Amino acid sequence: MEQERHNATILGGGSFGTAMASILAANGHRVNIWVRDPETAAAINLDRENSRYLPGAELPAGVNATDSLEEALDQASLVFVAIPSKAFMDVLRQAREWVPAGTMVISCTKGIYSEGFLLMSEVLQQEWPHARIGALSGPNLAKEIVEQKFSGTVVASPDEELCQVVQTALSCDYFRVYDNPDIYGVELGGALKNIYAVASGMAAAIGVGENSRSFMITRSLAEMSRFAVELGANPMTFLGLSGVGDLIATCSSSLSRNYQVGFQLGQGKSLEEAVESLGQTAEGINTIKLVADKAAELDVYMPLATALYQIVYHGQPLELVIQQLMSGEYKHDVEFQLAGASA
Ligand SMILES: NC(=O)C1=CN([C@@H]2O[C@H](COP(=O)(O)OP(=O)(O)OC[C@H]3O[C@@H](n4cnc5c(N)ncnc54)[C@H](O)[C@@H]3O)[C@@H](O)[C@H]2O)C=CC1
Ligand SMILES: O=C(CO)COP(=O)(O)O
Repeated sequence: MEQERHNATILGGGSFGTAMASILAANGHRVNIWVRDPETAAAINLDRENSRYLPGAELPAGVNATDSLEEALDQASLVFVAIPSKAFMDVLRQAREWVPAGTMVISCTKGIYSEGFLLMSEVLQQEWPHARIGALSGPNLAKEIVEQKFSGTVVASPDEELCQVVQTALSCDYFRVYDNPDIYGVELGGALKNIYAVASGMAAAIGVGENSRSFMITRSLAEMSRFAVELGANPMTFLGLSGVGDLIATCSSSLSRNYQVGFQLGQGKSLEEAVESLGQTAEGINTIKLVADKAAELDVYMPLATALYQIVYHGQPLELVIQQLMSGEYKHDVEFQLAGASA
């Protein structure tokens, strides 16, 4: 069966928007990528490359960059939003008039909106209630995607048809797309793992061992799931690509910007220095604060996120925090048991 050819729009011309544009165009779809400034749009069209965010990755012919939202969204049947969470709502408001009812819109953003602790699909619901909404998340470091290193991702939505459309549009011989109806759990996994990627980068900077890293990743998963259950997500979702999959990728890779910021903090740089020298989005920095506050409000035990908050925002010494974490009260290894399994 011949694949439907979409007019796909990507809002956001950073690393991830560019990576998505690259796959979609290579799959034969027409792709408009929206960026804020005309110079960047012109440079992408002329050089066939996004030299600031993904230098060296040649963009397929079907990608057109524009700074006009009207042009970007003209005839769009599939819209991907890859705007950092801080600017997400603002861009949706600017673009709203060019998004017809029933358009399929997929958030790729892994962050939390501070007012009301909203995930991006909830911001979409609020701003574009006339759209069909999904989210995409998984172990998807943009640089590896454009290098065509094989990977998988998850499209999440209770809208089964939307999931199928995205699976067909994005899948290729190096990228597999799985579905999950638990949109909230999938998005929460993507947002929360950024916190632990910062912690992992910090731990790497002070030279911890491989045992230590596995220990941290596993306990991170425990507290992510605990928090998610409290917010109504399915803990099983955290066993999938958007949970443990993305957690492993970002906590293990120096390609992760959250890991890079953590590494610099671990080397003794200030938060301002670390964020400035990165020059790209590290959602985890904001998410640490939002989640630490929410965990305190809901009384959810999240020792790692809380410890990181103390280090990053209150200048607590890393060594002291590790000492406190290692001498906390004894806990169970696995908290969730399957119904019917013996305890
Ligand atoms: N880079 C990656 O490997 C992945 C990133 N993501 C997520 O995608 C989202 C976007 O991240 P990246 O593309 O990596 O960021 P980036 O730092 O590479 O680029 C950010 C882009 O957003 C634009 N932008 C920033 N503020 C804006 C505003 N007010 N209005 C319009 N455009 C604005 C910038 O000009 C830039 O094009 C984040 O939530 C991130 O967690 C998800 C999967 C992988
Ligand atoms: O989410 C990502 C990979 O799945 C990208 O992580 P960073 O935002 O830390 O680079």
